[in-house]
Amino acid sequence: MTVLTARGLAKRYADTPVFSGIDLDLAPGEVVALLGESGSGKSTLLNCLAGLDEVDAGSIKLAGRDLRALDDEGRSALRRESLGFVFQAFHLLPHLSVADNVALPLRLLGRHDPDRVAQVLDAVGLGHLLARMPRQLSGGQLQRVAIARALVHRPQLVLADEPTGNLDARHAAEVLALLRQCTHEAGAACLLVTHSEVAAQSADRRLRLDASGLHAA
Ligand SMILES: Nc1ncnc2c1ncn2[C@@H]1O[C@H](COP(=O)(O)OP(=O)(O)OP(=O)(O)O)[C@@H](O)[C@H]1O
Repeated sequence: MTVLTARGLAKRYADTPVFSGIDLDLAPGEVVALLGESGSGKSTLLNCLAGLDEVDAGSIKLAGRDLRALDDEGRSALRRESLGFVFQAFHLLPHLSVADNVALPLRLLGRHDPDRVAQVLDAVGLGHLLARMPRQLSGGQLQRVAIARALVHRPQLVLADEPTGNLDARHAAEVLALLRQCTHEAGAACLLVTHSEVAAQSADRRLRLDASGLHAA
């Protein structure tokens, strides 16, 4: 039983191969660090696993569904239900408060649960900033809002692209502990792109992406 199973993934941009022959299994409750040099294709792989970008070959099974067999609407529905994504650039909506940004994944699923929104914001240490607007937050606080938003709907898979990149050591450790706790508790899987050795060591296992593929690190 896996949350995500990928086989033989290959991706190229025009004449530039990014990766090929990628196999990946993510089990419920595990945090896996994805390492690799800048430009090795980590963000591209995350986007492909999320169905935000298309692979050229291979298969991706997410939460029991064949991602590549779905149309755009089916992929969006699967993403809304099963996926939490922490983007490098946060992607918070500037005209919505912190609480409304975090509530967004629930709203898209037709759910209204302010208690859950307050709970995840408390968990990332921002329970006192619910009414703030994104422009009134520091980079580290924005990152924690983005993480709360990725976790609020209890997704089966959390994809996190450098989630501690803007945080000081203390907040980074808190965020990693939170990702680990939520992942383990919810039986979700978390794939964590990171350049940080500390973040990598906090994961249950480590994988490295390079020109020859994906390997245990
Ligand atoms: N939309 C695109 N069109 C063409 N090439 C792209 C596109 N997006 C990424 N690339 C190229 O694909 C390769 C992989 O990029 P990607 O951003 O996935 O790497 P990364 O490992 O996440 O890097 P970093 O650690 O610096 O974030 C790079 O050579 C990049 O220039």
